Amino acid sequence: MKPLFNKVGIFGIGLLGGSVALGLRERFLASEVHAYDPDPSALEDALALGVADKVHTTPGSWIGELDLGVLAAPVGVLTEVGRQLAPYARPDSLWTDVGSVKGPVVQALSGVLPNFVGSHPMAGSEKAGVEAAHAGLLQNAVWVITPTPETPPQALERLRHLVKELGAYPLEIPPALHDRLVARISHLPYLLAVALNHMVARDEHQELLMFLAAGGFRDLTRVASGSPRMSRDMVVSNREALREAVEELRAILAELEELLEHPEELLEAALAAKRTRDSLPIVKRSLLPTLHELVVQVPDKPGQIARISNALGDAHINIKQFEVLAIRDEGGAIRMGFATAEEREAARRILENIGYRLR
Ligand SMILES: NC(=O)c1ccc[n+]([C@@H]2O[C@H](COP(=O)([O-])OP(=O)(O)OC[C@H]3O[C@@H](n4cnc5c(N)ncnc54)[C@H](O)[C@@H]3O)[C@@H](O)[C@H]2O)c1
Ligand SMILES: O=C(O)C(=O)C[C@]1(C(=O)O)C=C[C@@H](O)C=C1
Repeated sequence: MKPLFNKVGIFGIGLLGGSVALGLRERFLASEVHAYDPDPSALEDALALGVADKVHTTPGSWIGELDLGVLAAPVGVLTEVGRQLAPYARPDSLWTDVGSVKGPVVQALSGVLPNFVGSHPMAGSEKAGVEAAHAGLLQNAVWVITPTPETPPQALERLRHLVKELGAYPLEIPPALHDRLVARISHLPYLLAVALNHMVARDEHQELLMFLAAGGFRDLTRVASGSPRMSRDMVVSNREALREAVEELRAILAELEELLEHPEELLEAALAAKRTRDSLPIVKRSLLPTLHELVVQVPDKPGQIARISNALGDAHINIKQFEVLAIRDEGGAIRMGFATAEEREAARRILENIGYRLR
């Protein structure tokens, strides 16, 4: 069968660019993937890892052969990169970007690159570079597409189709609204993660604090481990919307501070927050079908994962999701998801019979 695109170019072959490239390859959506990056080591890695077929450090006539171009460089250079490539691009080629901020990029590149439609996969990680890329990153992710009234309808349709073929869910939102929303759901959390780390680093008991950091601090600050350059560009490019979000948060923090003197009201606020947080479990966010979950307590001994999976495998029970929740000296916990409640109950009986405690 003919792939969706013949030659595809990825401009910036890092975490996101590499993941798009791998998705295109694993799903046979492109016959040839070209990678462009100013960093020769990223290109070497892309070739060695089988992420790209051909690599380039300079734009040139090869761009005219592309059916699809994906800009995946840090937001701060996306506009400049797009403008450099535009003179080479074929008029019937499709162009998009995966940048975390849409307003300025969409405004600068619409009508400059042919058939340009901005987009932003709501998936990522705290790792940077092509070596961390994997096609699964984009699977089941919500992938925002930000058309404007000027967007060519055919280009929009082609991008929607590509996103679905990559295993993600297209969601159309105007660029400015996208930026307002991600300021709250992604950029402010990043800034907070940075702030919390600074607070620890500036404390006279920094070393002691680091020892005390349990799940709470670690979960809340994970994104601070990501690429500082990528994230800096992201928050700076969306600074207007982000400033508004910071103001809102300041006001909320001040309200919560007041409530420290009113424990009953604080409990109400905590309950409301719990309801909000509990209504976004991973399964809903990724739009996967609901799974039936079981949490198994496991001792910290070798062979536990094999013992559990063998016992369930022998009974032909399929584990749809498997997550190690915590590892401590006294043991840990593993969360598993099953397709049906019947399978979960069967798994529960089997694991209880071989001595595990379950939740
Ligand atoms: N990391 C995430 O969680 C995430 C999620 C969604 C979208 N994004 C967006 O994806 C884009 C890439 O982020 P990433 O996480 O893959 O970063 P990354 O650091 O892993 O990769 C960026 C790549 O772009 C290259 N690059 C730098 N300047 C360039 C230029 N002028 N031309 C071409 N390439 C250039 C770098 O050498 C690097 O290989 C950003 O726009 C970011 O906002 C990131
Ligand atoms: O680290 C992750 O898990 C992410 O999904 C990263 C994350 C986010 O804040 O949610 C970061 C920036 C993006 O543009 C999109 C996603």
